[in-house]
Amino acid sequence: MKDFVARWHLSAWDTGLMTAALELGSLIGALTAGTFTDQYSRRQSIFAASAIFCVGSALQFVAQSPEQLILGRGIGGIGVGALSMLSPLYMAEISPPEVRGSLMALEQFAIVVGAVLGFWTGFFTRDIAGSASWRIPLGIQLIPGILLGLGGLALPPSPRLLVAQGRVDEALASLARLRLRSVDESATDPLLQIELLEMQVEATLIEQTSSSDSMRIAKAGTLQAEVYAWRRLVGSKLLRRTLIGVVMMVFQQWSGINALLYYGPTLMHSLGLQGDAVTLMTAGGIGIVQFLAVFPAIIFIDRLGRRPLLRWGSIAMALSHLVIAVLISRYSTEWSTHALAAWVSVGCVYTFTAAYGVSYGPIGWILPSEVFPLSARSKGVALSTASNWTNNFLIGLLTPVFMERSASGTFLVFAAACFAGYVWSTYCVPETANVSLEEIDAVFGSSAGQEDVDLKRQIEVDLGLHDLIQQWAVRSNRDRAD
Ligand SMILES: O[C@H]1[C@H](O)[C@@H](O)[C@H](O)[C@@H](O)[C@H]1O
Repeated sequence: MKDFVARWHLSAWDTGLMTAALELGSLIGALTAGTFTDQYSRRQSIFAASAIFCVGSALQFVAQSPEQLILGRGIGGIGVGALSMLSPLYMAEISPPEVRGSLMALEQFAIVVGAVLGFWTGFFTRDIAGSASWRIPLGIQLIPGILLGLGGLALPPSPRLLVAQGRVDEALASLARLRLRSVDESATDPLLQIELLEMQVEATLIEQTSSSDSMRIAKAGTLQAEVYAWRRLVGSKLLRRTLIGVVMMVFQQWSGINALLYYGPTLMHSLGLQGDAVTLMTAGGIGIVQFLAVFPAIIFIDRLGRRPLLRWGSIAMALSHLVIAVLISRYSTEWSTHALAAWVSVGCVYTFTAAYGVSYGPIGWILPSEVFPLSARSKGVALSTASNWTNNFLIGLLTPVFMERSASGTFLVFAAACFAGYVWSTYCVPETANVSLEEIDAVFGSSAGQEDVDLKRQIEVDLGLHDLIQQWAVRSNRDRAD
């Protein structure tokens, strides 16, 4: 890393640009993917985003100037942003409801594994002579990028998207593959048929309810249709869900996790810890605690539900920040004679991270993908992801400014945000655990009004869903009696 610093003599502006380029690129990538993904398959979109990410990583790897590095980070960021909305979207669409939360928490698992590997790669390569000290960590990014791009092509297509495109046979084949059933079984398996019919009911409902409004007038794929689709997110039917997705990410970021990750070493200094290795190891420890915390999240997210985890997580996070703020304000000028207070603060940083890691970390990626109906899901998730990157950017920009003014005040800001998160998750967030994506409307007391409920029931009858459920219930009662 000494080579990196010595080679380019970066100004504060360059450093800021280098950080911001990735976040700005990600913001653009998330919104662009939200615009295009419904026209292609999720797999094609994941492949394209991975390819863009690889181009950006390659540029960073061979960079000969700060400008090239910044460009590489911007392009790589577009891929990162697109993938950060495509992955939860795809995972929500292929998961069975009863384990959807656990499966989607694997996204957070992948994020923190990546962060931990990235951190420690940088840590261990920092003393290598010459530019290899920074080219190696930048080049290693290509490996997961290539694996994801190629692996993505082998993924089963999203059955929900296929149903929406009217390709029901292909949807059934993909669903069978996802639920580990053979083609023969898929034709007779009642559970598979019910799942498919539920998807068809939702698709038909969307088509029929949109027939009266401007969605039909604007032809799919045109600019007018795009504008309409984005505007729908803030219309009366979807506004509450849009707010849940966007605000979820506001609270995830304002919990302060990235302030700890980006400025961990500086922060540990302000807590009186000395020495490069100690501070780096402590900041690296935050990544490891996040990693360990994903496991209880995977186990409990469907059993306990999203809301209890968010509520208890907020309280533990707010209290941890509060204790740190008090300790800093009392002892920051005399840490050396109050080692215990310093270590309690470090303990609170880890307690915060553990609480975040089982709650706002994974649920931030889960909830936005669950709350939207299929017709608005890709754009809703894209907007929520854009909120993640915007707030991430703001935290990176503002934390040093806050810290310079008052370190304890900075922790108070995060404590207040976590407390607000508690109030929000208690009063505004519906429970989505164990509810199929098609039943989410009911959770929100929508689809606005009795008319749609009646229409939905009629479509269910027309498509034979009620008959199928009845037959299945009779058959399973008979099996049990035998
Ligand atoms: O869920 C992730 C994760 O917790 C990361 O550590 C953090 O850097 C991201 O901003 C967040 O979205």
